[in-house]
Amino acid sequence: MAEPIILAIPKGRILVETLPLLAAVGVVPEAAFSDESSRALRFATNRPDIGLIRVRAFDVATFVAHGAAQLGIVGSDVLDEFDYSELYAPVDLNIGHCRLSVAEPAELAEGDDPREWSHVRVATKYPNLTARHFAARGVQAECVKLNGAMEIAPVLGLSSRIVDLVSSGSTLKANGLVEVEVITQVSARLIVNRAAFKTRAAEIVPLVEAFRRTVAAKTGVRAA
Ligand SMILES: Nc1ncnc2c1ncn2[C@@H]1O[C@H](COP(=O)(O)OP(=O)(O)OP(=O)(O)O)[C@@H](O)[C@H]1O
Ligand SMILES: O=P(O)(O)OC[C@H]1O[C@H](OP(=O)(O)OP(=O)(O)O)[C@H](O)[C@@H]1O
Repeated sequence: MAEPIILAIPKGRILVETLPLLAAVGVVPEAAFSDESSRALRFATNRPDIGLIRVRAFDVATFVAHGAAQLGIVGSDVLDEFDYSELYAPVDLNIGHCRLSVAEPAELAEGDDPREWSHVRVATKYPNLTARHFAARGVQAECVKLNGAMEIAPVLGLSSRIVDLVSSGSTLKANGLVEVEVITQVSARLIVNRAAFKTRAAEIVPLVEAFRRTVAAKTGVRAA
């Protein structure tokens, strides 16, 4: 039998929303997959032709772009940050909804107008996306790369502004920050390695179609 198709799934928030989606597609992981304390990284499923790996959100795109996994589930924030030409993102999974925004301390926001900035220093996990966004309107962005806890940067003087994901807004609020500009809306996507999509089409196309149908059924939209 051919090697199983590997589907890369991110740890963290998207994992919780991914499990029901996978079940609806007919892929049921072995029990250890949902056990956060399990140290395993690779998991079998009820389908002998499909295996799963559980990796960090940013690494899902890297594994799939390099063909180490054939498919993956990842936020559009990660896709926009890396802009990998090897990735095809055929299905918006309608999970992991949030937005990427610029935020700053509430006191600074009073009387501040982002449209008047010519230079901005931000702490962010998304330096490429941020620089591109500001460059498009002639603003020079100086990015300090962090991997988490961006919201603490302004109060400690690392940068007065941040670019980070916002959903309920409670993390910003808890740290005295307010959203001053939305850069982009985010949702999770099914991604496919372009080369694998051609060489293993017989296995991958039905899976992509199963995801497409499942999402369409959940959202009440007819599959195209
Ligand atoms: N507040 C949120 N609401 C909805 N979706 C989110 C939210 N925060 C992040 N996401 C989505 O989930 C993905 C993973 O985010 P998460 O915060 O779980 O990763 P992380 O913990 O920062 O990653 P890492 O594994 O590198 O530590 C993001 O890329 C984004 O698409
Ligand atoms: O607007 P909210 O609903 O408060 O969500 C926003 C938070 O969610 C994400 O972090 P997450 O909690 O996933 O953990 P992380 O800091 O480890 O990335 C993001 O980085 C924000 O900190």
